[in-house]
Amino acid sequence: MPPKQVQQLTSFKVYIRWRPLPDEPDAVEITKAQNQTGDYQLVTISQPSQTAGPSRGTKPWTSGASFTKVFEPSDDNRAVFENVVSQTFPRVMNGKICNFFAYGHTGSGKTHTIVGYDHQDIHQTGLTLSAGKELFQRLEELNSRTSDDQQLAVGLRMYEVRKKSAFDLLNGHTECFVREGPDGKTHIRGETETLQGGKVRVRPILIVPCWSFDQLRKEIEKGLALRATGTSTVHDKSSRTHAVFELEVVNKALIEARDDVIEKQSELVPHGKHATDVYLEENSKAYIQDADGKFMLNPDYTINRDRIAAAETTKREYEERLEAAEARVLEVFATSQHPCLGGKFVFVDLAGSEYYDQKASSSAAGSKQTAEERQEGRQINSDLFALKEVIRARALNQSRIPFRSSPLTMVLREYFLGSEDGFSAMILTVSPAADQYAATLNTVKYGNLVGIAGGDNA
Ligand SMILES: Nc1ncnc2c1ncn2[C@@H]1O[C@H](COP(=O)(O)OP(=O)(O)OP(=O)(O)O)[C@@H](O)[C@H]1O
Repeated sequence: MPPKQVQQLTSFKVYIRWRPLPDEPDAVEITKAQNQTGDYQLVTISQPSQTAGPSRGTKPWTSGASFTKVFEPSDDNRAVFENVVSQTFPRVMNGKICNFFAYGHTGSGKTHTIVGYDHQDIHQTGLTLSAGKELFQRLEELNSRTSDDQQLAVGLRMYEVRKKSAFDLLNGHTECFVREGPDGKTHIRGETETLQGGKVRVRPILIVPCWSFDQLRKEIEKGLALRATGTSTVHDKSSRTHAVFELEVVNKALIEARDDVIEKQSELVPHGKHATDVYLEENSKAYIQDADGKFMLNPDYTINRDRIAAAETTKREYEERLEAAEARVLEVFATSQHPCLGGKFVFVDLAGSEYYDQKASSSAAGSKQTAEERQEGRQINSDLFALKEVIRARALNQSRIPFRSSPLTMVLREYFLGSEDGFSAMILTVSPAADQYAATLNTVKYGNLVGIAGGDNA
């Protein structure tokens, strides 16, 4: 991790993106207005006037001045990229982290926005590929005047958060565990592998270095093929997981230094275990139990303190090797010719906010869901609730933000805290379909809260 990171919350900008609905006569009525300073937009939404049933005549709802921009259904992915992501390049090229979350009802266009379904047409590619393309253009320009050993590439990490685990989409969908480390940071690590010589390796989510845009696109497509989809209450290609795409500026020295940290961690494990075993063995021989089960010193054994000290010394040597490897990572940042090293785009395609709901599950579409899908749906809803609580705690300026309340918020913690001068944006994807009115209202209300909490309009 770059040394310049500090524990500081980034500000949030919120955008609304209405998806098109060409053949829908009964669309939600939307009006938008500008606040007095002209920096923010507010929206008023209401049911179509001819709506039948109990919600007929519901009063229009007006948001606060929370939204940086409201996109029209006719705005394509390119327009969203140019308005939301383009302006953040100077930050990433200066080593900062910029995050983009898509939040919305199932089928409202989150995957369409973040990943896109057409990876060739520049107007249709999602934000991740468009950012990758422009990032390569900038890196190629820098590489043309950079020595061979400092050439820059894009390090891709791609994983999905499902139930309590993360699954590495670039490493055969390996299950990884989300834990808080002794350093208070979230670590996402795979199963423990036992290697030759007693070495034990625990791999973090893989970073694949990509040296060209073509390679990046192919890696993303390979990863997407492993992404879990299911049947939501709205459509059959629903994402059942929250997917995270990270594009980080890396170079060979950084990749090697980080690999060396993993290697040194693996080497330390057997020596750490040996030191503990020796200590326990010596101490267990030094005490015996009397007839009442009480422990007393064993008169026939003297603790071999030299043996304990020798094992501790060897362990310390390996700890120092690890510390030296970690220091080398920091040194790579400190000596980099380019401030963009470690700069990162993070795109998050959140699972559908209404993936499962009680009412919909009894409908024809809802009944297509399996019991497992319904259980996943409950986890998704609880993740998204936890996310809401994190944002609310932040709005209230609470000193304790409940990041630990769900695997999703634990994973997002590093991005939320971000780097100094980082940037976060939430794109609310919404449908103007009349039968989606309740879900749309929910999404916009949620975004209203985020916008009020996070923007400088607060
Ligand atoms: N703005 C848009 N323009 C054109 N097509 C869109 C737009 N938004 C969504 N679609 C289309 O609607 C369908 C559903 O969209 P998408 O898969 O992105 O929904 P989602 O919000 O990711 O749903 P889920 O949460 O269930 O995964 C796709 O076929 C997608 O191409």
